[in-house]
Amino acid sequence: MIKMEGIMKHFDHYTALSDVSLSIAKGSIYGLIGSNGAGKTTLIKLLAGIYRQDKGKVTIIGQPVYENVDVKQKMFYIPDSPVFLSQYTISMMARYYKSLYPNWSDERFETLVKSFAFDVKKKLHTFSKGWQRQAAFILALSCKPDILFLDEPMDGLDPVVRKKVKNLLITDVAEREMSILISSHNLREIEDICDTVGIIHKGKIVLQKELDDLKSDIHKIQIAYRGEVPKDLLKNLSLVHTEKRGSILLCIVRGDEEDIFKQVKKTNPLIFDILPLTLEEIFIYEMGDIGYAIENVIVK
Ligand SMILES: Nc1ncnc2c1ncn2[C@@H]1O[C@H](COP(=O)(O)OP(=O)(O)OP(=O)(O)O)[C@@H](O)[C@H]1O
Repeated sequence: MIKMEGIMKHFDHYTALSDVSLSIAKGSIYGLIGSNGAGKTTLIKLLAGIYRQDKGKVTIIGQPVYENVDVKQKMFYIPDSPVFLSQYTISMMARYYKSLYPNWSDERFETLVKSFAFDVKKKLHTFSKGWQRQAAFILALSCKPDILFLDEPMDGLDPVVRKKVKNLLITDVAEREMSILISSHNLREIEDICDTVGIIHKGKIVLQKELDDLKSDIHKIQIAYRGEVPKDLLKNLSLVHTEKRGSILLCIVRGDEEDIFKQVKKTNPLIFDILPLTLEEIFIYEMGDIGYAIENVIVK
């Protein structure tokens, strides 16, 4: 559905993106995580056909994006600071988008305006940043795009509105199989809605995983024995990290949960628990494996 292959993007002598490849399936939500200046906006602008790449291929529904009106009518991009025509109200912007997007829905627009209790008579530039962002969401979702690009969309939204926006996005993905790329500098902010996460650092994608795969492949266990920890156990487990906390041994282990359970049970532990790992913890270990310290990559 959405594809980038071997993308390079330079600004003069500065390399903003280097050999970036990614693909996003129909009905999927891809979270692009990276710190300030990592290259998120540049990547999104290439996908949205605003920038042209220096090398590589960007395709959406099999077609190149740059200067392709057909493809652009199927996508909507909300930049990190939404821009509106300064004298326009949301109703005037709605008329404008209706003329551009064949899937525009008046009914959806009315419903969303009511649901956000949005003042349709007030000029958009007089709204606060958070309200302007809500206006952008109302307009974007009324266009009923197949693809939505969101650059740091939760900035400036209060927790109630964030939840509402996330629910609306998930509904559109479930009902219409819309595909979304959402960027953020904060993994925690978007982890609950993404099915795939890519981490970008200094213009390179350093890790890209489906969350289900990630979660099923790595586990945290705590074990305690009456005496010494059996040496066999440590040999048989694929250990990523171990830590002794008093008499408890805390291990991060790769592999199938059932196999790990069987291996540990064979050694008759006194205490044995498999504990959930947060997504952030998983990323810390995954990034450690490939030689990156996550603190250098993700701002919390
Ligand atoms: N038009 C431009 N001209 C020159 N350099 C640019 C331009 N746009 C981006 N850059 C540079 O490319 C790098 C990546 O910028 P980009 O805006 O894509 O990062 P980002 O991850 O979106 O950052 P932030 O989280 O701060 O918005 C930065 O070093 C930036 O200074």
